[in-house]
Amino acid sequence: MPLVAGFDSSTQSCKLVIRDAETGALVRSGRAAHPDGTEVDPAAWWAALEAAVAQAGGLADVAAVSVAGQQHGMVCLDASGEVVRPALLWNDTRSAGAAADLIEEAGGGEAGGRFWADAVGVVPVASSTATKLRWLARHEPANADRVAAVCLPHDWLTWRLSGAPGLDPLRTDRSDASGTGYWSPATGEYRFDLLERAFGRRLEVPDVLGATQSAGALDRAALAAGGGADWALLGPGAGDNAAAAFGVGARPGDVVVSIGTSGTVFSVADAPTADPTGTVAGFADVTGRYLPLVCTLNAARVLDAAATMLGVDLDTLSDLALSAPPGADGLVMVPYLEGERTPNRPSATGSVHGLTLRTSTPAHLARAAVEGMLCALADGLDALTAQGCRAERVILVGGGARSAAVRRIAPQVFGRPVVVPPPGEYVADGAARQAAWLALGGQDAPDWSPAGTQEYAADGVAAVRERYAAAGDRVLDRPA
Ligand SMILES: Nc1ncnc2c1ncn2[C@@H]1O[C@H](COP(=O)(O)OP(=O)(O)O)[C@@H](O)[C@H]1O
Ligand SMILES: O=C(CO)[C@@H](O)[C@H](O)COP(=O)(O)O
Repeated sequence: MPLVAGFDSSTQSCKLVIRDAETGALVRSGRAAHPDGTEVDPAAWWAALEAAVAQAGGLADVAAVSVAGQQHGMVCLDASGEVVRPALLWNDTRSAGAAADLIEEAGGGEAGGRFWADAVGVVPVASSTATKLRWLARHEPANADRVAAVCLPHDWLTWRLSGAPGLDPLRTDRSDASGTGYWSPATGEYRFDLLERAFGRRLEVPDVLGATQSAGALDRAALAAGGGADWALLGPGAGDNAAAAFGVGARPGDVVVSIGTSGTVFSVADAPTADPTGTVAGFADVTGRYLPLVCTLNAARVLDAAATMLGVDLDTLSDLALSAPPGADGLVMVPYLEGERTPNRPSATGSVHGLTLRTSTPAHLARAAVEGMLCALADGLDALTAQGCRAERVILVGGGARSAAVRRIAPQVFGRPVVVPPPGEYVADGAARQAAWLALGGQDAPDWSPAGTQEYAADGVAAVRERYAAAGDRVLDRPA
């Protein structure tokens, strides 16, 4: 019975699951925290991965390993493979000006958006790797001069697991390549002209592997803690959202709403999308299909922040939110705590509207936090369906889905039922399922559909979104 391992190197932590390749049964797991901040030394991801491996009792008995990770983060390597500077993460907004410049240089406004959407399926925003490269070239020329290769968090970890043998064997997959801004899901090829346009010169980039192509072998000596396997295959890995879609077994017609550090709404599609407004990013999925996706910068941490403000834990926050009426008697939270990506407001701050003596209670604030976060995701769901994506089933995953208030309020805000698989690490599961496909071979991936999915239904409450829409634009920017 071969075992396989899947990692989720996400914004806040590294999670590892070790599963039976054939049945998908969970055998062992581990996790370790990542440091806070929007720029992180990749060495910290490696340390967390090693700690997760040690906690899970090592990888000595696994036949294949895949790594999924937070998308877009810019990992720059010099000619000897050393990291040039800490990685800028997907939620680092300093490259917002670079994004605006890249759109302007392509014709500006709708024409600029159309150019990028047609070329690579995405319109530059601060999250995109291409805009981070432009920022580096303009703001840190000495560091930029040293860069020989650029890759993404999951590419770098896969490369380290293979023993980091020089720049040539950097590998990635379609899903993560599609978030760079210089790889086209529609053609399956790099746009080196756009990489050069962003950075000023060409760089080495990872080879883009198909779903069942191996990224080499796990290096026995690569892992100090926990021990390496005698011989294990490395999978191509994936961006975390694509891995979640694969882990939860999403099919065309399903929309997945993931409430992690980021909020994402995405579906598996048979054809690529090209939204010139940039609201829907036209990513690729793990299997050879496509993954149109809307991403917000503010999701589960809105709940963390609300709990901190109220001095309660997350379960109490949930109880409080459920004790207030739908719409919180008109109290609205616009949760742009880290700026926002959708809508594109990188400098915005959050705000609370509708304070009265009646609404000045912990319960109202808790409810407004949950509803505000969900309204932003409901806008994403609308944008996705406007692009022609079907939403026959809405699947709720991510750390935020552990909140009873989120599960029960989501159908009211979305105006449709949601299904919630049992709490789990679906990104790591997607990576493990990819590793199992590699280990077992075959035309199709093994069927690991999660059992015990629950449906939550409620009447939609239109007033919640109407009031949120009225408040949405009235926010302050960060002080200069
Ligand atoms: N019971 C809960 N209620 C609300 N939020 C929760 C709960 N459990 C975990 N979370 C939140 O989920 C987030 C982590 O989710 P996760 O999907 O692992 O994020 P990421 O993959 O981006 O690191 C944290 O911000 C955490 O506070
Ligand atoms: O930028 C995106 C998607 O485009 C984010 O979804 C990141 O991939 C981070 O994911 P989490 O750590 O929140 O899972």
